Amino acid sequence: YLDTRKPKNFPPGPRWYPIIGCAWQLSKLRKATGCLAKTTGELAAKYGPVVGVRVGTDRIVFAYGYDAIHEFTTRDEFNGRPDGIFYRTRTWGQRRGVLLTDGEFWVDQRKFVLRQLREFGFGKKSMSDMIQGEGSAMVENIKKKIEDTGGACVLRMDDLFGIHVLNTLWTMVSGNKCTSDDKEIRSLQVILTELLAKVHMDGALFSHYPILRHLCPDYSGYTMFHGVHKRMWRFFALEIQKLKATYNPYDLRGFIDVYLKMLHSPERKESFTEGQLLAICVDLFVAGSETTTKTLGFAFLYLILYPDVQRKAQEEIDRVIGRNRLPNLNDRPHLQYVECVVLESLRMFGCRAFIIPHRASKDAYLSGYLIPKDTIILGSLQSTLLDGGWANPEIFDPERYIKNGSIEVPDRFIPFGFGKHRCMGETLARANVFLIIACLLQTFNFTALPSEPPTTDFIDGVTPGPKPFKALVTLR
Ligand code: HEM
Repeated sequence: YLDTRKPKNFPPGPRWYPIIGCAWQLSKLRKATGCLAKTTGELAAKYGPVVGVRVGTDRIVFAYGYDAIHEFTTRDEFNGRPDGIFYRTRTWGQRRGVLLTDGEFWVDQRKFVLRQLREFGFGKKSMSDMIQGEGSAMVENIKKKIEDTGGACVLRMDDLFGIHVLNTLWTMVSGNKCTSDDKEIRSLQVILTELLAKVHMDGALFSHYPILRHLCPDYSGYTMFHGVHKRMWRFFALEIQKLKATYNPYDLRGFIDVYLKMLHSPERKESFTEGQLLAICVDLFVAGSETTTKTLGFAFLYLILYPDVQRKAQEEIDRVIGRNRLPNLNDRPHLQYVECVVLESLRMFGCRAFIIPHRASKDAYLSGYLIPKDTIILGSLQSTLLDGGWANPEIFDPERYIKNGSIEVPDRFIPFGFGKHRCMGETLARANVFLIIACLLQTFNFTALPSEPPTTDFIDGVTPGPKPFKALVTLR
């Protein structure tokens, strides 16, 4: 704690004070800028694309810009994931799951999960049908509300997508839908949203100062973090038990069944355990539901703020599909403009977010600076999705991707990261965002309420989201 000496050739950054490190300067900047993404932008403007800080016990390096992010996400010596109280509290004190593990354990588990998710839907017709089913359920629900209220209804848009996104994820994982009256999963979603707004990609107070979880568990964030995770373990453990009770090796319903089969297989590696299965379920829930839901939240926020974009997307849907059938994933290549709305929505979510923390697994050099073993590395996506060469980056402009009649995505468009830790749910996420936007725009107009115009201000956190906002929804 008292060692304030920077390692020689560590990246430049604010001064390190005893015990707190740079916490004071970072918190001041955060207050001034309002979020962690802009804070890293300010630091990069002052110190360069690789900035080194210390907060309590953690040495953290912020990578800003395509070159630095490309370098750390593609080199094996930076492909570790952080370890410590914060990360282990997620999985009952051990290192489990696929989101925040590394080494051979992670390689085996990642390979298995990706293969099986592909088997249970990714890129298949079943995935299109499943998401279309959710889109259709949303359309019917909203139509009913409009009917009940006599021609128009007001909806909380940031709240609209959660259960439907979760259903698509959970159907692949378990073979079952969460029913809309399943109170526990709904309340888990609510507390997860709260938690992800309270912690940040650089951790929480108790991760920088682990002793605080004993001294002031509430204030340091430990009680809430641990409590939410305990509820998630309980929920998913119960679901796994239910599936175990009806398990049939000749009729595998989803990812959990396949994993259970592997647990009985003679080829089972030591890292495959029931605890690990539980941790994977928690990881997929945490990584998959909030990210997609909030991307959809930003999509509709900007579609309301840019009515011309909304109208153009609707005209394309009318031209290509008409109004007599719902869109499906085969329509994607023909709905070029809607696909670009998806890209812009991913950019608007991503530019406020970070790549999941990496860790140097040994001493190594990044952009010429020494990154000692166990330093945490954070990549700010603001640096590639907002800064770094976009024309009018604050404007929601789907047409920026259309060049000579086809879609061209620049290299710096990396909302799913890249390298070996690249997002495992990209296919599902893109499909969800595309089909839900297409289904809703086919049937409804979304406009701002003059009394409560939405703003592009957002709630910062691990997965940034739009502030609560409403829309007036009418039938087209
Ligand atoms: C719009 C939605 C999504 C966005 C923007 C997104 C973005 C990302 C990013 C930036 C990473 C970090 C890559 C790195 O650390 O280098 C990541 C990792 C990950 N994502 Fe996603 N994600 C989304 C949806 C999903 C979904 C639906 C799932 C689950 C099916 C998922 C599962 C994961 C997992 C398990 C990892 C960790 C991969 C690893 O470390 O090997 N994500 N995602």
